[in-house]
Amino acid sequence: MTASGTALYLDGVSVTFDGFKAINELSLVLRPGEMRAIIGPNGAGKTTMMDIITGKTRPDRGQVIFDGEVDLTRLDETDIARLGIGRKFQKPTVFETHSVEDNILLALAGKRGVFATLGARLSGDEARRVDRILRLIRLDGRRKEIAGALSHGQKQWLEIGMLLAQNPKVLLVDEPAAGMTDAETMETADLLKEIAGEHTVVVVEHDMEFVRALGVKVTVLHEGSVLAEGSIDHVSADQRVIDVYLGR
Ligand SMILES: Nc1ncnc2c1ncn2[C@@H]1O[C@H](COP(=O)(O)OP(=O)(O)OP(=O)(O)O)[C@@H](O)[C@H]1O
Repeated sequence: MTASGTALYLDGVSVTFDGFKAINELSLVLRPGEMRAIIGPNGAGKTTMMDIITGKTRPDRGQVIFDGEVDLTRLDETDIARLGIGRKFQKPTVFETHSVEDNILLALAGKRGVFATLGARLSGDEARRVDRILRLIRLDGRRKEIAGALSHGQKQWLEIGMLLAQNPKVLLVDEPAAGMTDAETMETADLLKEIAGEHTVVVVEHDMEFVRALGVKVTVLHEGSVLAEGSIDHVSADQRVIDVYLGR
């Protein structure tokens, strides 16, 4: 297998912290537009894997290739973000005192700068993009309200919308369903399914109902390596996965 034609390609990646192998010969390949769910027990290396992809942590060895050809291990976090790898952390960070719509506009701003953006006239294309994002994140009807008034789940959606405004090729999403109501959780699965295809999506999650609702290939990490990979039914039936994770 080569990196050619892949969105993300990790091969033989290892990283050691103070003699402890947090990531151990990890290999992971995503096709463009694919969505992948990553599960595994606490300490399995899920966060460290995302830190490696985004350039926060440098691996000791192994290949990390983006878009079939870009060696991410040579780039820093800013370069990697600029290339089109967006990350959503667990806790939502939106501009609470700004409107929902302005949050999207601020994220869209990019090079134009924040002050030039609010109150500036949008081009037809930009306005259509904002509308599309607001509909996608289920906040079209609340666009004029301040973000601080949204529920926790809606803030998570808004932050996903802010990432989308930057049009990343790859989106890394850390435990989006944590703290959400059951209805919000299922809505989030639908939302991410709508995003995949146009974007490559990696979702780290502990909520198995949510992972099932995503209906995508699942990678189970354990002690820094891939323990199992396949459909949710396939990995759920794997005795090793039950022993280290699901059965606990
Ligand atoms: N900067 C660091 N220095 C030392 N050890 C670290 C560092 N970052 C992570 N680790 C260790 O590496 C291992 C993998 O941690 P990581 O956070 O990637 O796991 P995780 O799968 O994301 O777990 P969780 O589900 O709890 O978020 C853990 O044992 C952790 O303590």
